[in-house]
Amino acid sequence: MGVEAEAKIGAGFIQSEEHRPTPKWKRVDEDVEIPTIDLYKSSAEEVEKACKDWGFFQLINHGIPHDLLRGVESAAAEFFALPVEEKRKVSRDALNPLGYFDTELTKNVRDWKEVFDYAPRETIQLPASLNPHDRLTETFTNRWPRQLPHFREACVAYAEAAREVSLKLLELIARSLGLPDKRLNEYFSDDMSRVRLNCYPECPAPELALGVGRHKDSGGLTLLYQDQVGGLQVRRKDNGQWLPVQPRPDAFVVNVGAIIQVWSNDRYESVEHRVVVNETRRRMSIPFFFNPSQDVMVKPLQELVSEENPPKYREYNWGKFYKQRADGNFKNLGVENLQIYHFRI
Ligand SMILES: O=C(O)CCC(=O)C(=O)O
Ligand SMILES: [Fe+2]
Repeated sequence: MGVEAEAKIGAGFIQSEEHRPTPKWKRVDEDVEIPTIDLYKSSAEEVEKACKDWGFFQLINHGIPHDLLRGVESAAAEFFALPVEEKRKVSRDALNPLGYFDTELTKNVRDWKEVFDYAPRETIQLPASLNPHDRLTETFTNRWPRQLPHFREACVAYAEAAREVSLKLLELIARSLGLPDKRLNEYFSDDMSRVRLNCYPECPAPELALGVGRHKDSGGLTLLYQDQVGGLQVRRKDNGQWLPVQPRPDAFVVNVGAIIQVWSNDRYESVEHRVVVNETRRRMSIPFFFNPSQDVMVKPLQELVSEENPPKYREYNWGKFYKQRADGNFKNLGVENLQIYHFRI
């Protein structure tokens, strides 16, 4: 890589050639879109098809008021507009994973973004260690910027609403797998969900960097609210191409996380996605990561395995998995992050 590009954005952000958003990945399929699901009108069959074919869909008619969504969006915009020294007062650190952060790594390359993470209900519990026999947990508390009086309220309202929608959606997904509606709810009784405010600043070299490098979400479900700028790209299951997701006002982009992949024994897959950035407009997105309770042992559901379709994964503990991932995103450990395929039988 030339000295010039490095000078523009810094070496740590530069993607290896094969992962750059080069014209090789340019959109050719103008009329293809990820499917749309109506939370109250779509059938279990439509949900099944969307999850199987894409792992991604736009969720409409979710019932969250427009003003609530606008509220969290403007709160996020105010936060990211603060001077960096103010934002750093609520920085996440090696001990507490909640708060502001602008040095995240995906596959050990820096993402062109700033984030603010918070827990929907003020605290999050994580295992104290990675030792499988250690049952001790640690509790982490949100950090809120003092100078924005409405920020916290807007964030909490968004989290509550997104959580309600996620629970409803979980029922639809259970039904689409042929399970009783409430079959999966028990795993979320003390859910360790998390919300992330993402800000992708304008980038002077958008052909070399990514807002978020290619990855799969490791939790249960992700519900993402985004502004109208665009940048999210989804890996198509049919031809491996990157498909840009067209922003739709007030819709959520939903994707199936790795836990649903394991529960369903690969009937549904957690699909790869990434975020491209641009030179002229900063983008914001607000994913709600709907994650089970930290003590949940994840394995293919008994009802979905059989002699002909034996379990494809060994059981793992969700809290420990999450903790190990969080440690890897924080510092460059020089190795690949923990992934569900490490538990493949
Ligand atoms: O900003 C986006 O559109 C996607 C963000 C994302 O994939 C993530 O934070 O896991
Ligand atoms: Fe993601």
